[in-house]
Amino acid sequence: MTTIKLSNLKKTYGKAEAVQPLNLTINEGELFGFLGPNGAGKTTTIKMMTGLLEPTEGTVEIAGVDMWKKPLKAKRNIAYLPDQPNLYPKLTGWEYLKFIASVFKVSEETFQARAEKYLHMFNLTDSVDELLESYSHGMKQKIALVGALVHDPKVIFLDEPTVGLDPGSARKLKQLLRNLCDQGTTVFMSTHILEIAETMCDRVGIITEGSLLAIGTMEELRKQGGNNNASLEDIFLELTGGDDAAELIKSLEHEGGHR
Ligand SMILES: Nc1ncnc2c1ncn2[C@@H]1O[C@H](COP(=O)(O)OP(=O)(O)OP(=O)(O)O)[C@@H](O)[C@H]1O
Repeated sequence: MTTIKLSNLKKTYGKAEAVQPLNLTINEGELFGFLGPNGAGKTTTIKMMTGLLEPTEGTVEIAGVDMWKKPLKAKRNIAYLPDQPNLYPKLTGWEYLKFIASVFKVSEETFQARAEKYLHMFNLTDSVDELLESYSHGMKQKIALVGALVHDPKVIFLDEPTVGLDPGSARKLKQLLRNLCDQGTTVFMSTHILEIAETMCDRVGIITEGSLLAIGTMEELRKQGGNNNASLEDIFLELTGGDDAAELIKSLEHEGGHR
């Protein structure tokens, strides 16, 4: 079943085409990786998909509901974890989570159980009564993630979710996302890290300069590239050829450090 459908989705700023007409469908339970270098159009696309930035043209449907025609209904089904979470500094972690739960009308009992489970998972239990302004960047990301999960969304959008997390938390997040997808949640995740796209995602879409260069499972991408043992890096080069692709690969980060 299709959970996310983008039809001719486009964003221009003046004459600059940040996102060129994009057509894409993502199925229920899929973990989709949106891979591209800085400035490729990943955040712009996610903001249009989550109802934060109005498309210049085209539509976004979430579980059959048009994000821009019926925003409240569409947003009920989603959670969005931005790359820089903007949290209320004067709330404690727990107050923040309670606020999210009240907006999404989660019952008290369900909220308590879910919040405690995820706080424990990300080692935040001891900090939950402290003000968010005292949290480190990584802690802010993690509490925003817990907030995204307390209402059990059908679709989760994450923008560069592992950036800023310590390796242990990043590993837990990857495992958690895989488990959620296996249970039917759909995840749309942007990344500029090749290994994340290659090892975690069911399908990968490669975006550069606002347009989708290639899309498919690793196996499909390998076939397109004509090499069954190819890595995502090889595929990039084979699909596109030339110096541009080599430059692009250089601009993508590898996990565990920059090239
Ligand atoms: N408000 C804006 N006004 C003008 N141009 C913009 C605006 N927001 C984004 N852009 C441009 O749109 C293009 C895509 O930007 P976007 O932030 O979507 O890229 P990205 O793939 O998310 O990059 P990063 O990995 O650095 O976050 C860039 O060329 C950027 O300069």
